[in-house]
Order: sequence, then structure tokens, then C-alpha cells
Amino acid sequence: MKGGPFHILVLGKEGVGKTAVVVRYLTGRYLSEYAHADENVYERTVNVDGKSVSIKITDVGGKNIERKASNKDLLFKVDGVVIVYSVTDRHSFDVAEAIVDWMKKDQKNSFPIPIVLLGNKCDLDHSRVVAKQNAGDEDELEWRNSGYMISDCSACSGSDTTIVKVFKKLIQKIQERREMVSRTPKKLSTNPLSSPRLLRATLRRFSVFNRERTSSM
Ligand SMILES: Nc1nc2c(ncn2[C@@H]2O[C@H](COP(=O)(O)OP(=O)(O)OP(=O)(O)O)[C@@H](O)[C@H]2O)c(=O)[nH]1
Repeated sequence: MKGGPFHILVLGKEGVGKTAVVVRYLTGRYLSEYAHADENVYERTVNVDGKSVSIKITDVGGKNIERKASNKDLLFKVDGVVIVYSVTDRHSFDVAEAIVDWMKKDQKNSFPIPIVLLGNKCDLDHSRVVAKQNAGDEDELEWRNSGYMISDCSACSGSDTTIVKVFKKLIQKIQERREMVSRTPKKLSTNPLSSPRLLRATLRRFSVFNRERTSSM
């Protein structure tokens, strides 16, 4: 298992607010417009449970998300993933759900990479088309079986506590996972996404993105 900063990948359909979420987490601020970069990388030291933790967040632009989300290089060495959708865009949820599905399915080892599914723009309640998840109450933010968590949030509403709590929980989970992996004999494969077979399967799955999907979550 690699050392170094905890690498968190942020993925999701174009315009769902990935950059807004990350900027809100790191700075506490919300700007209404963000430059559309193919990739933004932020390296910071954050305080979690009284300890300084180095993190690296890669915020991947949502254009061509099907291709990017199946990019082996991008997914190969991450410690945690945040998949953002907009509660006002059903297709963005379908895309997010498809990414979660294949990641969970392909993680056959005992140390799955933690994944957070984040429903952004919950301030736009009148335009909501995806069912409500918990509002970020700390007690409700729980890891479900196979290591994923789902929450609504808003990058622009008054309080940024949900986003901060979600990232905190993710960092704690990454920390736990690294500790468990470091205590495990090396012969166990801990990288879930290394097989070309998985990559091919992934690419096939992404070809269904534009079809209507039935929620299974
Ligand atoms: N109402 C509302 N608007 C938001 C929120 N988060 C982001 N937006 C708006 O949504 C638009 C897209 O936000 P971005 O952060 O650029 O989205 P992105 O997912 O990074 O977009 P790409 O980089 O193109 O993939 C911007 O106009 C934001 O101001 C939110 O929580 N609520």
C-alpha cells in the first residue's frame, strides 16, 4: 500500500457542482462560477481528530465522464472517491449510480475503497427530482455495507457543515483502511481496479449511461 497524501478522487457528470463542493470544503466559500478545467488538483493539510493529515483531491471535469471514470490511471491509486450528482438532474444520479455499481462490484478484496455518493444542490428543493437522502446529520452519515455513504448537500447554502462532515468521515475511513492494509500480508491484492478485465467490463457498463436505468440503491 502506498504512503503519501490521502488521494481523493471527485467524479460526476458535468455541472453537478464538483468544483463548488471541493472549494467549499477547502475554503468554506462558494463562488457562483468556476473555470471549467479538465482536472483540478488540490494538495492541502487538514486537521482531522486533532491530527494533521495530508490530502490530495483530484476534481475531474465532468465532460466525457464515461471515458474518464473508466480511466485506469485515474482510478488506480486513489484512497477514496466522492461521486457527486445533482438532486435536480436525474441523469447525473444515474451516472453516479453506475460508477458506484461497478466500483462496488469490482472490489472483491476485503478492503474496498470508500465511496461517497453526494447529492448536491439540495438548496434547489423546488427542482428536486432525486429522492432526498439524509441532510448530513452526523449520526445519519453512516457507512453502509461494502463501504459507501450517501448524503445530500449544498455547496452554496448557508452552512458548509455537511460537506465538512462528509470529507471528515471519508478521511477517517481512508485512515482506517490504510491501517488495516498495512497490517495485512503483502500477498493479498489490495488494489481493486488493477485488472484489464475489470477495465473492459467498466467500459461496457458505461455504454449504458444514456439509457434509462432502474435505481438499485
Ligand atoms: N444552487 C446551487 N448551485 C450550485 C451548487 N453547486 C454548484 N452550483 C452551480 O452549478 C454550476 C456548476 O458548478 P461546478 O462546480 O462548476 O460544477 P462541476 O461539476 O465542477 O462542473 P464541470 O467542471 O463542468 O464538470 C455553477 O453555476 C455553480 O454555481 C449548489 O449547491 N447549489
